[in-house]
Amino acid sequence: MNTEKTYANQLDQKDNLKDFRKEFYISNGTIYLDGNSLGLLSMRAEQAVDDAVNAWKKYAIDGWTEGEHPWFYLSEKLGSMTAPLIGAKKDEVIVTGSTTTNMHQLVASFYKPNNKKTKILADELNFPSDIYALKSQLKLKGYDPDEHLIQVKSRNGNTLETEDIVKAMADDVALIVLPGVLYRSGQILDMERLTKEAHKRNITIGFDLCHSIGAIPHQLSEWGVDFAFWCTYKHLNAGPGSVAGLYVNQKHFGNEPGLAGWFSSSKEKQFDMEHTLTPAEDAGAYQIGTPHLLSAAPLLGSLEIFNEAGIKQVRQKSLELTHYLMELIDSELSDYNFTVVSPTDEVTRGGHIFLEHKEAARICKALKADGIVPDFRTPNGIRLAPVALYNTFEEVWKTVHTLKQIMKEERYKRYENKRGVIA
Ligand SMILES: Cc1ncc(COP(=O)(O)O)c(C=O)c1O
Ligand SMILES: Nc1ccccc1C(=O)C[C@H](N)C(=O)O
Repeated sequence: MNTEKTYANQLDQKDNLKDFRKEFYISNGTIYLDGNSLGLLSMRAEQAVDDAVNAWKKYAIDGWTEGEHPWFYLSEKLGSMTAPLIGAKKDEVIVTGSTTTNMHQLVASFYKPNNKKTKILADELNFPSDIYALKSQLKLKGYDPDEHLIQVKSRNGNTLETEDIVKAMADDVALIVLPGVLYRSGQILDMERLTKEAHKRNITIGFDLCHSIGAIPHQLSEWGVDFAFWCTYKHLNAGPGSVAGLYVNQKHFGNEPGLAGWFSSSKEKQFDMEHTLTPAEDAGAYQIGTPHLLSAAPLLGSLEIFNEAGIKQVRQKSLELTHYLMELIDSELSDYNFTVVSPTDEVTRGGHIFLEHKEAARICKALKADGIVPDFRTPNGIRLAPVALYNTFEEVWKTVHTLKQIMKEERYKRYENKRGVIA
């Protein structure tokens, strides 16, 4: 491979998404590779927040129905703008809640244990919040999580085998919840095949798309996935605590949500103030209360960027960035005991790379001191996400070369090999 910096510069010149980088706030002298934890602020997202504040200033209560983006319809509007990113119909998507609360809502709605089927199938590599939520939902229904939550094991500690998941789809499984992309290794699960296999066995299936939305294309409607949920602060760049999203396949429309509130109502009926809920006829039924407008507003700007860039082009560049990163790691860092545990193929490699090293915590600190922002995941992982909309090939080149210097000069030894509060 060509390891010269000039090669990175050539790749940047050919990059047809390169103009989007100018729209993001990138701190001087830093290389930000943590967009899979918190994406960067764009000028359009910032403008959308300003506009939302101004609408409040100008319209007060009338902002619900007036102005450019009336608040009463904003969750639905943002849902339709999100739909192309996940291959869903517009009314199958709603922007609401947070990842974990949406998951609670969907499990409360779709987990319907009966005499024969009582178990929930998940995996042992998922993000803790999902597992906590599943255990608490089981307890609410009177089941012991130790018996009723099945977590598919990983053979190597980093990835999952489709066959192992399919094998675990036993007759007593009522519901399956899995990540679309694993938060550590970045492996993409075969959502299409898993959905097909689950449905053959009469099992409902949903996916956590936190690490896949905005990084890879999806075809949820075509695959027949029952439900999905995600956050918007990672690849979607909507800011810390931004409002999340959920998808419900249209075949489930017309059902009552497990956790109801007045924003579950059909829009026409909501202000009739009846004590009998008439749920919305679409994914809107899975909303609960008043939307967090100021935390939803940035999505207006950031989704506009995605709709201009196109998720296929984003994926293409992301694959090129991660490929380049892995090749450089291979050729430049072979003396330093790093292991790339992310899949290397284009079918199952997501938007970030997970590097293991026994000194990972302090290597991350040394990188940060040099202006490079990765994140550390305990006990020994360095996550690197070169993001298509704002990272460059030159930044990838500089990252690997800085890492090489840090290892060669043993500069990581200046730090304690212990994580900070978050990373
Ligand atoms: C896969 C996954 N699920 C759930 C969460 C938790 O989401 P939230 O804290 O937004 O509810 C995260 C990240 O925080 C995540 O990466
Ligand atoms: N929501 C957060 C709040 C604070 C700090 C990090 C997060 C993350 O999102 C972490 C991410 N889910 C991860 O895959 O590690």
